[in-house]
Formats: sequence, C-alpha cells, structure tokens
Amino acid sequence: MLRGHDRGILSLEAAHDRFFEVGEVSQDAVRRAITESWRRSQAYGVDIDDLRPPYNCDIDVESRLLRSAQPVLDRLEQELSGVSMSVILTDANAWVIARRTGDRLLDRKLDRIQLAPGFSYAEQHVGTNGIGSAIEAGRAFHVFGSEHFSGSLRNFSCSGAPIRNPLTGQLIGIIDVTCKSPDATPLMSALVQEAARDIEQRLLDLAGESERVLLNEFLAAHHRKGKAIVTISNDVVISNAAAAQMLDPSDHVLLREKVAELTSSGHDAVGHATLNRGHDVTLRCRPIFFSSERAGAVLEISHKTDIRKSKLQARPTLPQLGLKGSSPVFRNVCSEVEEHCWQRSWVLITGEPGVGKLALAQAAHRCCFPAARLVVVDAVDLTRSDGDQRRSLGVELGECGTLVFRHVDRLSPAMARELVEIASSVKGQAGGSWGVATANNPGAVDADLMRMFSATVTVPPLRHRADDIAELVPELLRRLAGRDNVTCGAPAMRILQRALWPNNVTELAEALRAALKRRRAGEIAPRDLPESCQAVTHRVLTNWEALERDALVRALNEVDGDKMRAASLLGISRATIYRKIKLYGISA
Ligand SMILES: Nc1ncnc2c1ncn2[C@@H]1O[C@H](COP(=O)(O)OP(=O)(O)OP(=O)(O)O)[C@@H](O)[C@H]1O
Repeated sequence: MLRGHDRGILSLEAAHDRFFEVGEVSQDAVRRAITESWRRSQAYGVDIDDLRPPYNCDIDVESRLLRSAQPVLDRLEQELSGVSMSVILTDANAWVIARRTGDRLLDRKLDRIQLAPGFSYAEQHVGTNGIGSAIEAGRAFHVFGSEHFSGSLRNFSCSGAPIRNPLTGQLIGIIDVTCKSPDATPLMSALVQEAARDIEQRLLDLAGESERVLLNEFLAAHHRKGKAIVTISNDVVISNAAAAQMLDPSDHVLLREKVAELTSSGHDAVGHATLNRGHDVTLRCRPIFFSSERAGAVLEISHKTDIRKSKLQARPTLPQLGLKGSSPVFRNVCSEVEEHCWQRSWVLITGEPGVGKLALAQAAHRCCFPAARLVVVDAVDLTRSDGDQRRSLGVELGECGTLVFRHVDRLSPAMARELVEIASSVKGQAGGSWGVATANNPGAVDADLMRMFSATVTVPPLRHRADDIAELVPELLRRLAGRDNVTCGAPAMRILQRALWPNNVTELAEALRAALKRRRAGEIAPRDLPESCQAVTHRVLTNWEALERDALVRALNEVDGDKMRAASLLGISRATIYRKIKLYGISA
C-alpha cells in the first residue's frame, strides 16, 4: 500500500506529465510558485531530458561576496558534517562560486549534474531549481524532488535564499543547500535563510570599513589639492563642490567604467573622458585598496587645455604613423600615451603579450619628437650585458629623445636596482628624455623601478577591440607580403574578429603569415586560416582537446561546413559533432 508521502510524489509526477502533455496543472497537486517556474522554464526552452548548464571559467573567486561568505560556509560545513547535504554559493546570475560537501558520494552525484563551481544553475538553463528559481522569485525557494523541471534533478531537493547587498538591497547571490530527496527536511529553508542573513551582516561590516577608508582618502585628497576631486566605489560617489559642478549623475557610470579601466594595473594612471555635458576632461586616478582588494579610487578631474589640444591636432596622428586601430578604447590609449610623450612624463605601458606596447611608444615618439633618437633596451639583453656595457648605456641613453625599457617585469631584483640607477641619472639630466617601460605583468615590476614612472597606461587586448582587426589585417598583410595583391575576404575577416588572440597582434600576424603560405594572391578564405583561429573557447584547451578541435575544423573545411558529412568523415555521431562544435566554439 502507498504511504501518503509516496502518493504525493506520484500525483506530482502525474501533474508534471500532464503539464507537458496538455500544458495544464492541477493546483491541488502542485504549488503555485512551482507552476509559475515550470511555465518560465518552458518559455526559456529548457530541455527536460538534457541537463546542460553552461560553464564559465572566469567566475570571480576573489569577490567580496565569497570573502564575506567564507566563514559562514565553514560553519555550515562543520555543522553538516556527517549529513549528506551540500552547501552552494552562487552569484546573482546563478554561477556557482563555491560548493562544500561533507559526503563524497553526494559530491560525485552533484558533479554528475554539474552543480559545481563555474556552472550556472539559472532557471533559463536548467529550469526550476532552488538557486535559479530563488533568483527569479527574489525570495527563498524550496524545490522538492519531482517539482524540478528537468528529469535529471528529480532525485534531489534544494533550498536557496537570496543574499542582498545590505546597502542597496540589490540581490548579489544565493546560498543553497542541496541533498538527495529522501534526506530533505523542512529545516533546509530556515538554514539557508539564516545563513543568508549572516553573510549580509558580514558584507555590512566590510562595507562599513571600506567606506570609512574611502572617506579618509577623499578628505586627504581634498585638503591637498583644492581641485575637482571625486572618490568613487561601486556603491558610493563622494565629490567636492568643484567636481559636483562638473558632473551630472549620469557621469557616474562613465567614471566607474574609467576607474575600472585605469586601476586595472593596480597603479596610478591618467586617462581621458568626455563628460555628459560635452567637456573633455583628464582623469588622474589613484586606486584605493581595502584588505588587499580594490575598493575604489580617488579621481582628480581637470579640463583638457585647448592650447595643448591644438598643438596635438597639428601633429600627425598615430594612425598616420602606421599604428592601426580606431576603436574608442584604443584611441583613448593612444591619446594618453601621446600626452605623456608630449609632457615627457615617464610612463609604464602594460598589456598582454604582443598587444602593441612597443609599437605605441614608437609611434608616440615619431609623432612628438620625430628628429630625436629612440633607444629600445630589452630587460633580457640588459641582464646579459656586463658592467661596462651598462655604464656606456647610461651615457647613450642620456643623449636620446626617448628610451624604452622593454619587459621590465622580467628583471631580477638586482638588475632592477641597476636599471633604477641608470634611469635616475638619465631622468635627472637637463632637457630630459621621455622614458617608457613596457610590461606584460605590472604586478611583477620592482617597486622602486615602478616609482620612476608617474603613470600606467594599459593597452586593451585585441579581443576587446575586434573592430581594430579590420584595420590591422590589411596593414599586416601589406607588411608581411610586401605587396597589395592579397586581401582578406569577409568570411575570413569575421573569423579573425571572433578569435581570442591570447598573443594579440603578434599572433594575428602569425596567423596571416600562415594564411599567406596557402594563398599567394587573391582573397584569403576561412580555409586558408590556421585551424586554431576557427574556434573560440574561453578556456585553455588541453593538448588533446586542441588536437581534436583542429581535426574537427579540418574535416568541416574539407566538406564546406557540412556537419553530417564531417561527422561521417570522422566516424562520429551527429549528436557528438554538434556537441563538439559548440564545446570548441567552432564557427562552422
Ligand atoms: N596598432 C597597431 N598597428 C599596427 N601594428 C601593430 C599595432 N599593434 C601592434 N602592432 C605590431 O604587432 C607586433 C607586436 O607589437 P609590439 O612588439 O609593440 O607588442 P608588445 O606588446 O610590445 O609585445 P611584447 O608583449 O612581446 O612586449 C609588432 O610587429 C607591431 O608593429
């Protein structure tokens, strides 16, 4: 005979089936909140038989949310030891940030349903569940076994509660407890709600302290400067009267974006922006740290002077000097470097490998001091040189217009000290050279050497300015082929604009060099490009995965993108080729 509990499950399952057959649900069998969630899941097109949460390897594991939640997760893990339950923390978009489970067996089961860090349990991807549905409903949400939309989740029960920013009330994450259905208890809901309150309290404690830090920084900057000063964080903007006169509330979003860009290196930086009322301003930005996390920045805002502007306009622009790229982010970087060059203000140019740091310094030099000498010193060569060579280098540098120290992040501490000495003597000379250093990893630059440079400018990676690729490709083809008889066709260009380019312009040039070996005249087509360009994945592939991806791309190229024929060429099923194309982001 069936017990009442089992009868309940059966009627719920019948209601679930009926919902899919005729789209109707008996309100007696299914809670209203669950019916609403099923409808949303259906509207999102969630597949009940195929659970496939998306994965993102870029989740922020350093976030303030995780730091605040850490002690609460530790406590819950202890409390639940010996109990077959898992505690899960997600961000506001249901991306799992942390999972704590005391029971190995449950851990494995959760891995199987990909309820694991990096995966999203948003309703739109996996249907009704304690995490995604709590986000949709904006309140605590419990989902018992067959109340789940997806078939793969029906053996589980979960309870999620929203965590809100205590200052703004905005939902910033979910704390959830998940277990196998037979282990579920009504206490789960109370447990997660209490945990959410604890995390919010810790967020409040942290926020209180970081805001005090911001205020102190503002007061110090305000006293010192008597200029337009703003202290800004994600939640707070503190401005003095001069800044308040310049800024509209809508400028705050722009300033936050500029601060994020300018403080990405962790050092002082100078940038430019056009405010809502049309004023072009220079932003001097100093990051503020709180418990080793960036809490905000102090901005000194000044109008760009017209005299300098007119002088800058009289000179050739960097694109006229062979530097390609007219995306707004790249143009901003160019004008910042140009301005530093013009003022002979020493600057550290950072950015990913091959992004064009040296090219930028060279173009700025040609632009501002075309008649002067430019000397480039590579840190690696400096390390290999002897004492005499380094002394004569000091003299040589003293006589040049611009000196560029490349790859200063690769210097040993002893070598960095020597470079500081050489650079200080050059910097102290009358007339003054313009000094530039380049580094891929600003965090590895010696602190004393860093102090030689008054600002840091970061060149954005190529994948963040895909429009520039259309301008770079003809220029690189011309340089590589030494003639204009090879162009890049629109389909190949689209592929180049979608690729990730971890080694940026250097890698783009290599890809074009490879394409030129296959196509000596006419238009470059997708099949001329190296296989690695024809796929976009947001994670580093293992060697085996890279081989598999290249084989897939080759097969697809061979059969003009016909997936069925490519699958039969490779001896794999139709479903597998679709899955792999998606997995490797292949533009088929
Ligand atoms: N905007 C650009 N326009 C034209 N060519 C560019 C541009 N950016 C980079 N290049 C070219 O790409 C190649 C790599 O650039 P560069 O050497 O300046 O990069 P980098 O960031 O200094 O490299 P590394 O990280 O190795 O120090 C060079 O041949 C350079 O001329």
